[in-house]
Amino acid sequence: MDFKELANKYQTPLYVYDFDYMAAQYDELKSAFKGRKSIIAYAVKANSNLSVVKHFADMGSGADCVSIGEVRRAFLAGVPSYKIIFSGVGKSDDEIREAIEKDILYINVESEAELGRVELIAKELGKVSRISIRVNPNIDPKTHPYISTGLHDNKFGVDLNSAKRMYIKANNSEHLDPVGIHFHIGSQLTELEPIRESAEIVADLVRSLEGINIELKFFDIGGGLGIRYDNEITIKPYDYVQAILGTLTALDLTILCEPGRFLTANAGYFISKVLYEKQNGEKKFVVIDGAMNDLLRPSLYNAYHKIDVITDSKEEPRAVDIVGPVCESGDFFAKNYPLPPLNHNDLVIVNSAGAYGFGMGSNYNTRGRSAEVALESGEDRLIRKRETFEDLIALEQEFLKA
Ligand SMILES: Cc1ncc(COP(=O)(O)O)c(C=O)c1O
Ligand SMILES: N[C@@H](CCCC[NH3+])C(=O)O
Repeated sequence: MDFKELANKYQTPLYVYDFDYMAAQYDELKSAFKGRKSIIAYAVKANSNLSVVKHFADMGSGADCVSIGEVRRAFLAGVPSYKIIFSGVGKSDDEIREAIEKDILYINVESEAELGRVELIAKELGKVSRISIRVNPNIDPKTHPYISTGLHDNKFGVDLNSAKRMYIKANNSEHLDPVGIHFHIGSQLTELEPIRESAEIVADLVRSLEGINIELKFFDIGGGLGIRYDNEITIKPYDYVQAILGTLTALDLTILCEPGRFLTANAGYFISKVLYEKQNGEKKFVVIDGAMNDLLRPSLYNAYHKIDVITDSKEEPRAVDIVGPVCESGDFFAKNYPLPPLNHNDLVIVNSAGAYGFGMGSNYNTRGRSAEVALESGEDRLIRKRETFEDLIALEQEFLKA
């Protein structure tokens, strides 16, 4: 990848995504499901650029969405309605209505109260809403607490007893059709056992539902497959699928899986330019033109991202903090990172930036978000323009009083 040329052509800060790498990840996971009825529903939140979603849709992927905005993105990108699912603990009435009208595969319901709203809205529309229920198996996923979702302490899903009650209610309703069951215990999972254990708990519930003649079609195992940011030992897709299959004996269900990070993270690079170096006492800083508003993960989770530099400097590395221009001490990409002395306009490349990078960006400090570029079969192309100052003020300007 010629980062220098890309930086010259598109300016910095810049996100670049290797579409061939994304395709290879998708293929690897898909082939692990070979011989089984399965749908990979790409988790749009990981990287919701329309061209990225379309790239997966073109390979046959569905879409896991967490807002009606993401559902609309999935439709625009060509994902068929019967491969779109909609999760989230706080769906509004309008969102539920639109999802039912759009006839997506199912709404993944996360509380008893929500089930009531879905039923009511389906009734108003004179329709039947297909649903799944997100089960919270109360399993520790052994990941960062901010991205753990499968413990009762987390807001996601419902406990087993509530789930069973909700299936019975849905089964007795003229306006609900329970077709699926779902769990997602967290993100950046590097241990298989918590996933297997959760699958077992949820599969047991499916069996007990069969005992009362509630037959489901979809077993949705969520996303969460971890990737290598540093030197983590990650779960192999084949082992992952085998572990799930092991819990499904005698159950004939289509497996749905919702990977986000696994498909996109290591396809992405965030390219930024060195503005200055400075030193406060003993502390050395490299100030770059990208910031926490572009890539929040280090600030929010203290997440590690490997950094490379493109420089002529031949000097020995020393420990520096790599920081951006935003007015927060938390605006950093790495701390005490070994880098050689750098010059103005040298490039700093933040790796593993394809998931939860651009999407978690903001306009804090009135900074326009960076451009996004796809690389595919040796060609580069713009997939999102750099935001201008005019874009940032567009929704306010008309209200400016004279
Ligand atoms: C319901 C659901 N599915 C899928 C994902 C995608 O997760 P990941 O990017 O870790 O694969 C998430 C995010 O954690 C999620 O909340
Ligand atoms: N935003 C998180 C992942 C959250 C997954 C969504 N449930 C991250 O950057 O690692």
